[in-house]
Amino acid sequence: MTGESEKSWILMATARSPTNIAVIKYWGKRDEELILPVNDSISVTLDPDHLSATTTVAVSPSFEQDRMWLNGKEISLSGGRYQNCLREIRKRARDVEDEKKGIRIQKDDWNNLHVHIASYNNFPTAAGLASSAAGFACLVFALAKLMNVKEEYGELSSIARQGSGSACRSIYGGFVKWAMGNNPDGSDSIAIQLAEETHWNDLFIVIAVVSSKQKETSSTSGMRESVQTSALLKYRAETVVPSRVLKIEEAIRDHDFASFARITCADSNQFHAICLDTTPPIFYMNDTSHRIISLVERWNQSEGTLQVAYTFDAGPNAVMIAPNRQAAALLLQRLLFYFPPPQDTDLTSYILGDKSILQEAGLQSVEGIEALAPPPESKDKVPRKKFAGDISYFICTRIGSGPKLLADENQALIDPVNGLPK
Ligand SMILES: Nc1ncnc2c1ncn2[C@@H]1O[C@H](COP(=O)(O)OP(=O)(O)OP(=O)(O)O)[C@@H](O)[C@H]1O
Ligand SMILES: C[C@@](O)(CCOP(=O)(O)OP(=O)(O)O)CC(=O)O
Repeated sequence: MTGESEKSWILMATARSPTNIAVIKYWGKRDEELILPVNDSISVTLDPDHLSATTTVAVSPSFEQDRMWLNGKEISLSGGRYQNCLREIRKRARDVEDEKKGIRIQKDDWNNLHVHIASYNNFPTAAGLASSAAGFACLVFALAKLMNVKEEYGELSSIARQGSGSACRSIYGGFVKWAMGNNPDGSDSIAIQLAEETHWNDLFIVIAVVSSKQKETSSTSGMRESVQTSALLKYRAETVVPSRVLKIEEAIRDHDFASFARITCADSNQFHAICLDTTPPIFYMNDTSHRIISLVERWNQSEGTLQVAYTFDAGPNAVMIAPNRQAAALLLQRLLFYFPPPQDTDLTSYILGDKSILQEAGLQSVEGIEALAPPPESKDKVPRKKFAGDISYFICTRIGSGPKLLADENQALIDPVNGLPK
């Protein structure tokens, strides 16, 4: 190992990785340590501009131990998941040379060098929006770049998987399948890209953030309890998911929105049915989530064809997928009719992400929302009650690309001089 003045150099890499939302859910492990699932799952990667983790990893001979800061606060790296990812990446580290900085690190040096990691999520952490997915994918991707790891993306996905199962799918953009695999060592439990984000460009996504508080039952412990107690989980994994996976892959390939939406809604509902079938039962959705499902179902039924799909992870937030911007605009009109912004909230802090959809929905102001007519399908069926304040905010987004290296050093989260978070 060499550097200009032995102790002073710092080498860094910064990456940004998206989160993803499963349309066929992963719920249940067959191996807790290696994080091997009981069924295949399929997800769409979300636009990193709106939902992503940014992570800087730095190495220096002056660092005395591995350290990490998440959203500005130091967190412990002693947990098995962080340790597994660090160990697997270090094993694959190779020689690194930065001619400009005069730094040369040899393969074996990596075992004696420590890293500093700083990460920031541009959306709520541990609120059912898959922060762990973006976070571990980003950590593995950034470390792989720093340590000049040459492995295929499939192998990187299997390392990210050991941080958090759903993270393996965030290694790719677009439509992604996590093949459960059969090997006891997990070597074939990897993510595969089904199609790039450009394949089905029209899809538009609206996320209703119902609560950004931390949830009571983590995905990890929730799925452990389901594996131990739910007979429905076993039936779903063995009988339902294999045929659903084939059908939704076909729907994605053929841009068949009706089939895609039907399977997505059914799979989300079955996942939450498993949570109810768990002893003691787990409730991730709340009254607001149920109201959103009813709103979408009523609309879909009145039109006779599926207008939008909904899916809920381990939390109350709704992720709705529309076939195009026009349908998304009609969806927003409906959502904002029932869930207007609380008083004194301006529209720009209530609708985040791609706000341009508001124009298409004819909603440029809070007055515009107040003037909205009730959706035609609501007539006489439900009381026209409104639920201002039940949704914290909406995120309007699209399907997005996979992890990227940020070459601009100004985007680094670690100070290049003292090696600490900026
Ligand atoms: N940017 C990040 N980098 C590294 N680790 C992260 C990052 N963000 C979150 N994590 C890890 O993920 C944990 C949160 O995971 P958890 O599964 O509880 O919530 P979630 O991923 O937001 O929700 P869910 O997976 O149920 O949709 C954090 O406590 C932290 O350990
Ligand atoms: C409901 C889900 O979001 C569950 C995600 O679980 P995690 O990947 O967070 O669980 P661990 O592997 O224990 O870290 C469904 C999904 O993303 O497929």
